[in-house]
Amino acid sequence: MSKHAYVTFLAGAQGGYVKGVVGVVKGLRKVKTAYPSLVVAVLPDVPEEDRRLLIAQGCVIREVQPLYPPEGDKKHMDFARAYFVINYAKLRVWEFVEYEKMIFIDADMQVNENIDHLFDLPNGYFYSVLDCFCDPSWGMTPQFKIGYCQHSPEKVEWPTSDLGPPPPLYFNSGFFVFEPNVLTYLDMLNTFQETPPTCFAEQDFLNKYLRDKFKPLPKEYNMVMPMLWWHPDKVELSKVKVMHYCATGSKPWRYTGKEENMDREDVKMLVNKWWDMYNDPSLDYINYSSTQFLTEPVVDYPIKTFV
Ligand SMILES: O=c1ccn([C@@H]2O[C@H](COP(=O)(O)OP(=O)(O)O)[C@@H](O)[C@H]2O)c(=O)[nH]1
Ligand SMILES: OC[C@H]1O[C@H](O[C@@H]2[C@@H](O)[C@H](O)[C@@H](O)[C@H](O)[C@@H]2O)[C@H](O)[C@@H](O)[C@H]1O
Ligand SMILES: [Mn+2]
Repeated sequence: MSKHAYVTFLAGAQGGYVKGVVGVVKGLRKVKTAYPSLVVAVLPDVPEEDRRLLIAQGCVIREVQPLYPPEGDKKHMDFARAYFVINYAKLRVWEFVEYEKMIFIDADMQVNENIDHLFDLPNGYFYSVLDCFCDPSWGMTPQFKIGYCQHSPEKVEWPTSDLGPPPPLYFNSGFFVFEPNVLTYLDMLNTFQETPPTCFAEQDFLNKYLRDKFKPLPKEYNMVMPMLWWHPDKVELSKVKVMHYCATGSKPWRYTGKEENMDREDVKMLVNKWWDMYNDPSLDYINYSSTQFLTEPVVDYPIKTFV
């Protein structure tokens, strides 16, 4: 078994994110990754038919348990988006210690280029891409209120006299390179149990917990969609290696075009691009595996374990 793998996270059925996972695994095949067996950390509420679909698409299913924050101060339960609370379960990926290094990727991302070289980065660090503070989901933060973003720090200078030192670099936790490790995992969970929830859930937690280990990756490895309109001067779509459909209304499988910015031509193009890959039968596991002359037998999925 390979010591490297890509991993994503899947919860529930309502959001349609299983389609996102299929999009990710097909994207990985399209760019001819050496690690096409996408590990999917699924919560117990993911229905069996979705698990079967993912296995048929060449994914490896790993069930994980939900992770809830200590109740803490009730007012902190105001997440930037209500469903963010389930994202704390992402921390469970640190328990996948049969892999030495993994690349975590949200289900709402599309891989455009082979990024396997990230597995060769030096060990001992955590690699991720800087987030953008301009989206209204940041509305409750001082950064948003004064219009400060780490992608264009020259535009609005941080008022040190009023707010103290500028905030430390902050990554988006939709994409990261990490090393699963039992000791880190246990320590992380202990710290987590003592940490009141905050608006960006596991992303805030990881930013704090991994501050000393964090090394920024170029933004092309996780192009958060709101960058297109908040920092147009910084975006070159042809160079984007991994696109993150995180703007409100932009998840391709439930796109309606109605929300703010969703009628933009670049957004429509990106949504179509995602659908082209999703609908491409040559990227289905069954076709791909036959072209790769895989000799391993296809083992039937043990349904019983999930009933
Ligand atoms: O109902 C849900 C919500 C989230 N997710 C997973 O959690 C990730 C983080 O949520 P999302 O991408 O919607 O957050 P955003 O990046 O839009 O803030 C998703 O990509 C999925 O992998 C899921 O499977 N089901
Ligand atoms: O649970 C916290 C979540 O936080 C992140 O949310 C994003 C997103 O909501 C954008 O719309 C904002 O513009 C962006 O700045 C913000 O960070 C991750 O993408 C997601 O994977 C998850 O970790
Ligand atoms: Mn996402």
